[in-house]
Amino acid sequence: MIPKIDIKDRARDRIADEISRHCRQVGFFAVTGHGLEQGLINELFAVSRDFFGSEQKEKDAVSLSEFHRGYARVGAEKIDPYGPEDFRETYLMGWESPDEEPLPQRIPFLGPNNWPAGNEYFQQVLLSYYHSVMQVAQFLLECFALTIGQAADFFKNNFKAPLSNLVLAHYPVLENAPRQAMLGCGEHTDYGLITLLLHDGNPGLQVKTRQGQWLSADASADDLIVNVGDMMEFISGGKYISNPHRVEVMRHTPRTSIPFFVQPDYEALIKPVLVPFDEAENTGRWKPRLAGAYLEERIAQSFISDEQKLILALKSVAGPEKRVIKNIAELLKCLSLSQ
Ligand SMILES: O=C(O)CCC(=O)C(=O)O
Ligand SMILES: [Fe+2]
Repeated sequence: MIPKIDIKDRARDRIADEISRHCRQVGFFAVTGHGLEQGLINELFAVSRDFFGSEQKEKDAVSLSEFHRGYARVGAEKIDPYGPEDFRETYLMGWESPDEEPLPQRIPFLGPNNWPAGNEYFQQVLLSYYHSVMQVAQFLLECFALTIGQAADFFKNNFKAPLSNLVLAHYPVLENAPRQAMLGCGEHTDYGLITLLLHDGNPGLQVKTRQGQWLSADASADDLIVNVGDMMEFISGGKYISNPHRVEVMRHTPRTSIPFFVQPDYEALIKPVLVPFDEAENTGRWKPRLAGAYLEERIAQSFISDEQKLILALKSVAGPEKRVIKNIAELLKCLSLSQ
């Protein structure tokens, strides 16, 4: 079980104390009293069920767009680039610029959502939840800001055209899967600041501790599961942990979860505000980076082909064999392009 934090009608600094205490050990906690309307949550699960229950060709009609929005089939993603394909299907949407305010320049990931045709209600429910959960996220970010010695509005300016995503994730049943080989979602850390996850109450989410043990992250379906992502770990100088986590493959009952990945503007500069423990690491590991560029790198890794992975691995080898390896890499590239 993960720790629980009640946020209903409580002062930010009290909540901040609890976050600070828990997230040093395990960067996962359950939030009660989040104030999200139960009716809206029920509708969100209902439209997800309908969407994933629709014909494969209807879902494929909204396959991931150039803006990385839309549907990904079972097996399309390997969230752990070196693990098996994830046994889940997903639908992803994000922030849209209001019509009257076009984006000044082309920014990766920002563009129109990829909505299923003729389903206004699906859009309405997802947009309405996106805006509600964003409010809860902003409140939690205010608490997090206090815990790292910053003003409550520390993160606020970096949410003008945010890369935050809402994902519907459906884990179908796979009765006879070889136990080790398959996962609903492979081992990974989340890329952003924090993640706020709704789930239907079916267990499966597991969290890896600093000591390398796997804990079950079960929480009541009424609670939001919140976890620290890589950007928050980085900003906190490693004070908070972005735990690796994974989801088991479903053997009896399908599972639906709805994560909201809180990710700032493309141009947000991610840099540690707390001095990392090991000063020596200040040079490499703690070098500031742009949020958007970091996301591009991580997302590309989860969707690259085996050939591309091999090319990257070969290219990373140094030494006298490098020339031969370079030729092999080029050859592999040609082969993968000609397929
Ligand atoms: O489905 C879940 O419970 C977690 C999914 C997850 O970790 C992710 O999509 O990043
Ligand atoms: Fe995750």
